[in-house]
Amino acid sequence: MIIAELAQAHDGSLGTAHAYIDALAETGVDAVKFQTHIALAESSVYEPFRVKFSKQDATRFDYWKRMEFSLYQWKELKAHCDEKGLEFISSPFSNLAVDWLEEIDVKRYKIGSGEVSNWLMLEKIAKTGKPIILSSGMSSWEEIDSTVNFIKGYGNELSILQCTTAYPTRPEQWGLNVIVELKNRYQIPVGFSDHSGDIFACLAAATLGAELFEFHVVFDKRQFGPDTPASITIDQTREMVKGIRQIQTSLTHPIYKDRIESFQELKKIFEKSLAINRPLKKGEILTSACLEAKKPKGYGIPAKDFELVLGKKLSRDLNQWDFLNWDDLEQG
Ligand SMILES: C=C(OP(=O)(O)O)C(=O)O
Repeated sequence: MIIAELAQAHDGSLGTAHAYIDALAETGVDAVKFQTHIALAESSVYEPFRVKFSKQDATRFDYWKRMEFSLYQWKELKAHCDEKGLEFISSPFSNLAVDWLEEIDVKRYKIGSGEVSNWLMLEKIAKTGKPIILSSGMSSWEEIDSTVNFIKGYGNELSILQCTTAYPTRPEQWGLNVIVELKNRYQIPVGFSDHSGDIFACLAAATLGAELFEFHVVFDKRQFGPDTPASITIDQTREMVKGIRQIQTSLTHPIYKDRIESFQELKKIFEKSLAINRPLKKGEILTSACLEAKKPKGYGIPAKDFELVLGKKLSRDLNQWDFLNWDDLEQG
């Protein structure tokens, strides 16, 4: 499942949010993801800024307020995704947001890294019985274990994402090793929530068997917004989706090196036969300095057997570039 995360890339503009849906529908992603922020329900004027990026928003609370859409607007965004054949996903940050997302009938829930310990909200989500994707950005194994067990207690379908909460993440922060550890530890589908700002981390995660991919998208890397440095563009999205799908096709079609029957005809073209690289007279002794290997296979002694002819005498004269066969050699 490939999820394009818009988060606040719309900067509070409903029109821009709709424009993203249209643009992402052309990229091959499975889902478009939003964040449903309701400032009064999830935050307070005491919340500090992660990055003070805007003079317009005096507080982080003011910023969240500016990022809000109404329930009606969320319904329209969901309808637009439905129309484009994209799943609408939105992570809630309050119980009220869960109520809204239930009202617009979302198919599944994504839990952002900051909500892993918000069991009040997790219980409400778990009780919907819907599938849950849990992120793990700032959590220890102990914290993830307890939240996974908490959700498992309700029986929801659960998948988990490796995520490092940094914007953007440097390669040494991607934590690709965790993908394999999560798989072994929980035996549930594992994915990668990417903040690298480029296409490589998700592609690498795909090779390690990640099954879900979430990454931030912006129209332009010069765009205003706290997540912009951690985001990729629409064109990069298209390219990355192609790469992820190809890697997954490859991983589901293993090649067995002991089953090479289909290459027999090609081997005849590519493999080589021994030849000599200068005119030689009957009786001359062969050394590797007078040998060459030429295409195709089957016109002389296989190149692989060159050691068997070293030190042997020629039974007749040969011209430069003639293939070398067993009857060109004196017996014994
Ligand atoms: C913050 C979120 O996710 P993550 O922690 O995976 O970046 C989110 O989904 O809203």
